Amino acid sequence: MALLQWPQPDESRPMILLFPTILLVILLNYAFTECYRKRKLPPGPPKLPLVGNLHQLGNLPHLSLHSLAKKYGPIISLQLGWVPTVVISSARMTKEVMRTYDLVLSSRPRLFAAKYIFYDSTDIVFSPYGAYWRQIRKICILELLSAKRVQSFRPVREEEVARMVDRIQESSCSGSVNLTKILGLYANDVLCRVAFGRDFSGGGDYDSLGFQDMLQEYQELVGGFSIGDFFPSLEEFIHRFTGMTRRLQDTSRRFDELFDRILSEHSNRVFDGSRKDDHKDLVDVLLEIQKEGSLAETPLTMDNVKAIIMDMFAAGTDTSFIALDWAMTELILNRKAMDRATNEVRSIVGERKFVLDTDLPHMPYLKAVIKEVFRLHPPAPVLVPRESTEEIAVEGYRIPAKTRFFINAWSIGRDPEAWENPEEFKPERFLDCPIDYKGQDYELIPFGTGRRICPAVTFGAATVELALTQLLHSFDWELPSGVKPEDLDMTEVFGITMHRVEELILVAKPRF
Ligand code: HEM
Repeated sequence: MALLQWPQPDESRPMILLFPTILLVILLNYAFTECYRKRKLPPGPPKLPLVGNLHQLGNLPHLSLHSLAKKYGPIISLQLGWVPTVVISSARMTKEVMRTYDLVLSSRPRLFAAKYIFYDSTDIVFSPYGAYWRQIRKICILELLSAKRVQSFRPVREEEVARMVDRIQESSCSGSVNLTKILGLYANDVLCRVAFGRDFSGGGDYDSLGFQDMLQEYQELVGGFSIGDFFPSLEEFIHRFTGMTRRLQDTSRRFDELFDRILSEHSNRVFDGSRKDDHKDLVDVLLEIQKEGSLAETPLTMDNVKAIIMDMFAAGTDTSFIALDWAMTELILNRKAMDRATNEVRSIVGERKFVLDTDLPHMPYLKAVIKEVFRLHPPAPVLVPRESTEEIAVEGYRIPAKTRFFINAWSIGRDPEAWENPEEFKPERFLDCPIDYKGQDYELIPFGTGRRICPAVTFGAATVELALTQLLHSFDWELPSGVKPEDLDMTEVFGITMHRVEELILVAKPRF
């Protein structure tokens, strides 16, 4: 998740009006950095020395934080506006901190955009630690994303993979294929069908509400932490002045209308008992829990249900699509790995046109490719921020309560203490190596770790694995003629999750 978003001009607020706000923010930032530096603490261990403030962050915070970590070490302290912040950048330090302080670091800071988009932060991702979060997390683990439920969505994944193959085949007639676009549709459609029982890419009545535009707007609004998040008592003023509040209100109202429609459609279905358990989508399950009051100490409100649904595709679409996009980018740049993975897939699937879930356990190299992609390109490079609920001590330094914590998974994947030749794309490193991404091995934490680890590791991995295997089985892939590997721009877009700025355009030669 990205860290910083400066105010952007919009039609109603000319650029010139933004300058005083930005100037004010810069002055306040310096003033508070100085206050923090000079603040006297009661006797005890020293504070972690400050090594920077908002200005150090730049456009791609995971990269700036990585450079700071190389200079100052695996745990650094920054004063971001009014918010004391700690960044952890190595596997060893993550282990030291998370093994001891997972509980203390299990809360999230309150973010302005989450108040609007996630119904006053009552979703799972942004909800602060406490009884309510424990309750909805339990629902998520036991009901929404349980192994049984993920298994029941297998036909959806398989149908959507087949649709993805059709789309590629159609586009390949005209020469090259915009794979980024097709992978984005695949990830969106899987999630929408799993959550709502239908997709949105085919048009239809929901499109009249502008679903695709809303998703785009959502990405921009929650895409970077806005600058106001670092000045909590001025956030209303800063966001109102920059036009962010109006955009948030507008987008959340449109999502709310859409959810009302989806929920009323589902209510009818659930209450007449016409759905079998393995045909239920996530909205059906949530409505049942809400109606019966099962698993919930405090009954869920309709807004709570909407917040959880919002989480599902907010957390679940971009992440899977980004992993797939990076996987194909790395494979096209690393021909040997592409050939080895392709040979493995084809030797297991044979002449069958479609890959089955049951083929996947027999493909160790493909799994190694996915781990290597997660190591070098964790879709949310600095995970999702945590906030400490008590003072803690790390390496003899004291870190006060209410400090914001970022774990730079991107840096950890390149940590030379943990990885040999970390910059090299080498899936072989995972063959005969027990390291996995399920949160126990701190060298590889694309899904996070501890109590707040992503509850959808199995679902996310299944969505990525099946699609990647099918891409390699159904097509031979090449760069368009005249494009050399070094021409690919690897720059990432600043956002909630990070994909490449450039779309991946490839030539796909169908095998069937
Ligand atoms: C490749 C796919 C995915 C990746 C890499 C990923 C990554 C992450 C990360 C890094 C976090 C923060 C963990 C932390 O703070 O330690 C997270 C949280 C979360 N993810 Fe995922 N995710 C993926 C797919 C999904 C999917 C498909 C869903 C839902 C359908 C989902 C739902 C959530 C939720 C609800 C949380 C919040 C957990 C909490 O705060 O208790 N994720 N994910």
